[in-house]
Amino acid sequence: MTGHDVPSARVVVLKDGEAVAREMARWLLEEALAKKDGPFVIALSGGSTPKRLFKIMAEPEFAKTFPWDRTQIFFGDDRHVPYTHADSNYTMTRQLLLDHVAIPPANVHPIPADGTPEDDAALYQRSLERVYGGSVLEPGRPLFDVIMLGMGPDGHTASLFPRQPILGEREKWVAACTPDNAPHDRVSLTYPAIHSSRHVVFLVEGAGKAEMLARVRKGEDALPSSHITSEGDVTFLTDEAAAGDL
Ligand SMILES: O=C1O[C@H](COP(=O)(O)O)[C@@H](O)[C@H](O)[C@H]1O
Repeated sequence: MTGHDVPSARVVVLKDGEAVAREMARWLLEEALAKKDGPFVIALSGGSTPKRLFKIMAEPEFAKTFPWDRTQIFFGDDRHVPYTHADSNYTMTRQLLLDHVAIPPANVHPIPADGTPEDDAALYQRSLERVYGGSVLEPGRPLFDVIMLGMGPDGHTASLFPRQPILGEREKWVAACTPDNAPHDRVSLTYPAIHSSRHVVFLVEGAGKAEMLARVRKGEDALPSSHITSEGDVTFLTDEAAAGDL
């Protein structure tokens, strides 16, 4: 197996999915409250794993403490489907979290889905540039405070799928991707945009992800999750079942 180590990443193992979600919510609140200079800029992941976290963040006790008014919410990726589609990551997030908290609508940035995936990726980059205040990523001035990521059964993360041209993108912050083994065209943050972050946190749960997590931790080259880096730190927040093969 070819690969490289991921020396800067750390792994935090908690008992189960509930503990993972509670710890992520607690830590996000701590980070958001600690951010004093400028907005707290976060990219959320989609799929099934973050659902429990979003429900916790929508609980009244949590929601009233979180500084929503100075939080800017982006999405790490989305399926290029209308917002009415059941597979839209944005719609899932709105239904479980955003509809239940006092976040100003202008602070929520769904990935557009009306045009071609390429045009919508370019539009999304413009939204990021507006919040960043520039179109060139400067080392030492990260685009995101926190990027949440998931990990798919094929080692994809965000919508960086194995074998796809998006993996070679070094200029654009956002690009389109057509996975060969998963539904829908996608629009996703690219490696350079993800790197421009203070913290990257993978949420990985369940025995079904144990083997893939172990392969990613060994740095298996063909797996997009193996290549995630950050200007700051990369953490795998995982339950005992997913950590089983580490
Ligand atoms: O398709 C996607 O998959 C990954 C992993 O999803 P999960 O259901 O295994 O949690 C997710 O992180 C990504 O946002 C989503 O678009």
